[in-house]
Amino acid sequence: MSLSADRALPAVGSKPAAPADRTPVLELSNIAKTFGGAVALAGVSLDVLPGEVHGLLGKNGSGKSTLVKILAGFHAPDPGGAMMVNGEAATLPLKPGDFRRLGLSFVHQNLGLIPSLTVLENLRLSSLTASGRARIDWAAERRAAREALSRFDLPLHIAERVDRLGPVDRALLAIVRAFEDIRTEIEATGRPGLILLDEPTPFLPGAGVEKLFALMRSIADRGSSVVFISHDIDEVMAITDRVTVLRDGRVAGSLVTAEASHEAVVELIVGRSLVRSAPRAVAETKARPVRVALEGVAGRRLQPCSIAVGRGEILGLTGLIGSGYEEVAYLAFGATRAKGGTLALDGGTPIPLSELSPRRAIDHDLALLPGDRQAASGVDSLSILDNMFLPDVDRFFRGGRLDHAGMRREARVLGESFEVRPNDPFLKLSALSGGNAQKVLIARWMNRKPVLLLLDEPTQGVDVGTRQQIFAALRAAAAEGMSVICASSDAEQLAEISDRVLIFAKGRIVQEIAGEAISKDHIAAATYASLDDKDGAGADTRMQEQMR
Ligand SMILES: Nc1ncnc2c1ncn2[C@@H]1O[C@H](COP(=O)(O)OP(=O)(O)OP(=O)(O)O)[C@@H](O)[C@H]1O
Repeated sequence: MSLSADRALPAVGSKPAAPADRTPVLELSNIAKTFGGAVALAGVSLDVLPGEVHGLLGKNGSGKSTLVKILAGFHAPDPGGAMMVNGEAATLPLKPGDFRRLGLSFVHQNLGLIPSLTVLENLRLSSLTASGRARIDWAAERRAAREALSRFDLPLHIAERVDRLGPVDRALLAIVRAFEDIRTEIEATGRPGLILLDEPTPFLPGAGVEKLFALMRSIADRGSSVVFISHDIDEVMAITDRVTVLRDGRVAGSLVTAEASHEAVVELIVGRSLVRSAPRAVAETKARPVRVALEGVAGRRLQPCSIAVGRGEILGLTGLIGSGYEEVAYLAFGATRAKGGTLALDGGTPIPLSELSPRRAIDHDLALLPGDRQAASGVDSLSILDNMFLPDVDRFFRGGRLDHAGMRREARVLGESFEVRPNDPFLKLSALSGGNAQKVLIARWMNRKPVLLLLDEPTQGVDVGTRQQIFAALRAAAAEGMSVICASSDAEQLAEISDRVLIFAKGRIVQEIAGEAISKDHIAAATYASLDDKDGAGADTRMQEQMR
């Protein structure tokens, strides 16, 4: 597992100065935060201009979330820092009443919507709770909610329950609500507001991201500002006016996006340049003996289909959300009950998937890394060590006693080889940044050297440098014979690691791309081509349905 460290970065730096006539919406000076001796932020200074979409980038653990949590009043910073909002000094930590007054609003990764409530209730919740009125004028509330949606041309029905909305509409709703929460203040004072979006885009399909960007641009066009945190460099290059990159709790540099190249931004994030690996040749992928055979596997949306994976092959699965590809890993592991189908390993007796459980799958040397890291994958309240060895703690029993020293040693070695930072086996998983927690969970499964590793969005929330480490580790394990099925909506990721990619539409496999024919553009084009009608009609409508 190695990154190409071709050259050290030149000192990049100084933040582009704000034009003298434009008071920044947000100005941070020397913001620092230490957790029990560990430095998360070492004095960060940055500014955000009115009407600007400002990207905040950085490796896993570089301090982005800590900075957002300080701005959101969740953490108190260390003494010595200062914050100005529209030229006015603000005292940190901010208190609940301060956010609206200052025109600050947040959309966190989980979006903060209440699924069991309607669009109307979610939109108006904070204004209703803030007003303290005894009676609610629902006609006025409905009017206000419709206005809020039509302000940004959002065709949502106000009576729809949020748990019935698709991921794109939920993200759009969360952003409109964030703007709505500060709109009255913006209009009353004439001062711009600021919305901070902490990675709202993972899992959203391409067309959904475009809608989100249109909404962000529309907020900026009204004079307010957006801070956008993302690991997707292409997205950041497409939507932001400037970017600030954090590295090791410091500002590594700020750039005007239009003047910066993709490579320059990557170098600023990682601190060195990255070399991408080339896809393997078709001949290499064709020669593999079949190791894993899924026959007639069927799920909720997935129609009966058969998938064979070669020894040492990395097979990518993709399509639009809802096309069925996202079910395969869970069906093959027995985590979701299959409607039919069998799994055979190394030409052995086929196992009916309807009888497979995760426990049996683990006994057969299968491993699954679910996409929902927080809910389904790791246990936040347990230590790194516990999370690493949860599935196979048995092997550390010696004469009826648990070999704690052996566990500790192995956890350290494993953490080192996956570059978990900080590499302290006794830290709780919750104390790690999102990307570092993901490394722990990938390390856990790869350490078992499974026959088949099933991955769902393995690098979601993982920085550009760590992605390369994970890809390299997967390739090295595949070279030793491990087979991999990787489901992802990220065409770039699939292009980098896959020997073959299967494209799904409406529950079926509609295309296979292999070897040198694999590219990000080819995968993306095939995904969207799958929507085309033979008669050319209805594609747009269905795309909209699938996107929601
Ligand atoms: N509550 C906490 N206790 C101890 N350390 C923490 C805590 N929160 C964050 N840290 C540490 O502070 C550093 C910065 O973490 P932070 O979550 O801000 O990074 P990040 O840039 O948001 O990363 P990611 O992209 O992975 O989400 C990390 O080393 C992390 O382990």
